[in-house]
Amino acid sequence: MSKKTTVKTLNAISEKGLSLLTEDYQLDEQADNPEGIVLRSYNMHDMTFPSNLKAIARAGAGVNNIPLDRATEEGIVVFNTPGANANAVKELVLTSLMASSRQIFDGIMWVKTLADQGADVPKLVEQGKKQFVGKEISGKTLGVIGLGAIGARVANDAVELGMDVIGYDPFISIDMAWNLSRAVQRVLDIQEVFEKADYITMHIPLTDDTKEMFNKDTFKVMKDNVYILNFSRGELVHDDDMKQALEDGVVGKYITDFPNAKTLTMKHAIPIPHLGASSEESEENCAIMAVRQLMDYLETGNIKNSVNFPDAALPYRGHKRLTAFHKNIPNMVGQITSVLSNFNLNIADMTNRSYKEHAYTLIDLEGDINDADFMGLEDKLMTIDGMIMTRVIQ
Ligand SMILES: NC(=O)C1=CN([C@@H]2O[C@H](COP(=O)(O)OP(=O)(O)OC[C@H]3O[C@@H](n4cnc5c(N)ncnc54)[C@H](O)[C@@H]3O)[C@@H](O)[C@H]2O)C=CC1
Ligand SMILES: O=C(O)C(=O)COP(=O)(O)O
Repeated sequence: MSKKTTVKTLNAISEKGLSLLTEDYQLDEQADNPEGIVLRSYNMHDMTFPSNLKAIARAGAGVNNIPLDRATEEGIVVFNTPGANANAVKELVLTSLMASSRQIFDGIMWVKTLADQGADVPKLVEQGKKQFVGKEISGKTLGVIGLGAIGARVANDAVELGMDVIGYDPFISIDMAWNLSRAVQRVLDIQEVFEKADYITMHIPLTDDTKEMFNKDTFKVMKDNVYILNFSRGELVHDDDMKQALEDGVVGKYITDFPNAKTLTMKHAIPIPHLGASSEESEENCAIMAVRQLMDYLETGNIKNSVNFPDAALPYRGHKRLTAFHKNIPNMVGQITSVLSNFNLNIADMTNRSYKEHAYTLIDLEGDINDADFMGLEDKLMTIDGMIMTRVIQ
């Protein structure tokens, strides 16, 4: 790379990750036209993508804060960091599960109200503690919805804590299925989770399909006094229905990592200020993974852990490389190679991978090639019907 590549951050990103950027990069929080963006939960939906932007790296799991369709249409790769914050979230889920079950949060709030009682505090504590008799989780049923990086860890550890665990995930990956404890009972119908669980924890992405999947119809099926843990996204729950279910005692407690004006005033809601991924270790893991993936793409065109492009890689041997992102339709590769042969360029290696309606082609070009050999190449490739983005890496 001759000129420095600009990377902009939209949230505070761990220095452990940012320090991986070499001298070929400049980190500029004020940059108007960066090639790469690294962010956490910053909402990008109202943002116009800068014209130079090639890649967005989400240091974390959820990508509902990024307009994925628009990024795809503009040929911008979006990465996330699968699993990098899963242990942090799992630990907070289990902490909250046990602490809420033992009425710890309510107990702490109450005991603080005794601050002006002087020498009577110990006596008042002993008298008042009967209000906060909790339940042990051992022997109870935990329903886990979504058995991905977080859900599978929660399920496995809950088994170790003596819980009966039922899990629901119709799209579970083979890796996650292998990692799941055999004691976790997988069910094919989510209703079974709703009917049987004493505690339900959700670990699924927010999508059009999952939005408000916790609502009055689903609460109706649940056991009375069920505890619901939401460390995924606030919009998975219909707030007004939750408020009613808490008031009616259908839901005993709602532990949410995504408070809003409504949840903050709900009786028996336990709001946590989105701390699931906020551990030093998780912030470092996510930042390191995000920055590595971003640099690899900007420098070599190789893609790992994208949520809108296919994974694709060719070992980078210093050849001049062409990358192309295009519609996944017949004869794209044929048309690309035909343009290359018109430019007298010979292919050393190539790969073409598809993901849904799009495909990505990486081509290494053979021989001693000058900049002049590329003149007009990208413009010509962009005239191919269905071509979205091309890039020459030299
Ligand atoms: N509170 C926090 O700070 C954090 C929150 N999250 C949230 O948790 C979610 C899950 O994170 P990971 O486990 O890392 O993601 P993941 O991608 O490893 O797992 C998600 C799982 O949900 C499953 N799934 C999708 N739709 C489903 C449905 N309708 N019913 C049941 N299962 C379904 C998928 O098959 C997948 O196995 C993220 O999308 C994000 O919204 C993630 C990290 C931190
Ligand atoms: O990774 C996720 O999906 C999270 O919700 C974590 O968000 P954060 O990086 O803590 O703003």
